[in-house]
Amino acid sequence: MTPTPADGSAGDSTEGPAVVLDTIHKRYGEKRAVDGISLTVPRGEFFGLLGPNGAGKTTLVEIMEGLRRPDSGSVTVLGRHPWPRDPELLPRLGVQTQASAFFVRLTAREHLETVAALYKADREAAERGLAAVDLTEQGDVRVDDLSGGQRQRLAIASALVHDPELIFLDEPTAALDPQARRALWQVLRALKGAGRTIVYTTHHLDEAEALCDRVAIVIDGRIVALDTPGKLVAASSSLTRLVVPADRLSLTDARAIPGVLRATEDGDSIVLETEDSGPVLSAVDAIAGLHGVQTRTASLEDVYLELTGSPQA
Ligand SMILES: Nc1ncnc2c1ncn2[C@@H]1O[C@H](COP(=O)(O)OP(=O)(O)OP(=O)(O)O)[C@@H](O)[C@H]1O
Repeated sequence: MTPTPADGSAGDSTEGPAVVLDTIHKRYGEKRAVDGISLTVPRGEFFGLLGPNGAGKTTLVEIMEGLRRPDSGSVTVLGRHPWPRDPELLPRLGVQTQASAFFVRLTAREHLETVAALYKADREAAERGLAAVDLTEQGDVRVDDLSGGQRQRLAIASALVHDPELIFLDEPTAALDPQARRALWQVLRALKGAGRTIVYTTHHLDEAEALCDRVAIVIDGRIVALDTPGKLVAASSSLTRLVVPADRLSLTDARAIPGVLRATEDGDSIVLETEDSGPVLSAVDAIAGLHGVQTRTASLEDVYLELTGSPQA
């Protein structure tokens, strides 16, 4: 075993990967929340953690943040050990959780200035933070009076105000409307462009596909897939899905078409899966016409649903 230097560092803390997890286990009673996860996140990566409710994502992130101690395994974050709490490491991390704390009696601006002061960042940092999440206009509104989505954006600004190297975001777009969600994507892309490392938990598969360099899909405390979204999609299947209005094609007729591997009902549509879309499209055309027929290739959502066994949306 390599001895740990007296200052808590695990070696050079300005180079090397942002996060290294080696065979992490964490149980709550009989529940194995994290069951032997190993993972390396290089610096500058936008890394996504996906998985169903209760898969162990939050526990894993809390272990990286130094909020929880694993039962076994080793954790290195920016070259240091996050547990026990490391005062040198904390200012280098930005943490937004689903239950971020606020100074509720303050205005949004005062809240951010207070957070900035705690981190010894300047007042301008607070103003920049407000602007980054499009809250400048709400700067004088009390935190108490902000909408849920505005408060969520303030939580994100609070996590970024001290310009951290490594940022943990736990479902940051959960309460945002589509416009605010897209606006936040721009903020996140800019952070990545500035060389920050981001560990991102989300249930939005489109978001993971659009933002993340790599994603890990976690189920029951284990990583079941880890790669770039593109490679996960490419490796998963060469299936094309044809979506045909159900009033024009019956399930029986769909299943009888040569080349159709699977046909299922989905609301007002029949979904045909095939590896050879040309002849199947011709057959659909002959039976039902092509009006209203849509073609869909696989997405990260399909990979996710295949792996998690969830019903097709
Ligand atoms: N403090 C705790 N005490 C007991 N069990 C816990 C505790 N925290 C989490 N668990 C359990 O551990 C498992 C993993 O939970 P965790 O919150 O890490 O999952 P998650 O993937 O983040 O879920 P979600 O997507 O719902 O946030 C779940 O079965 C959960 O009920």
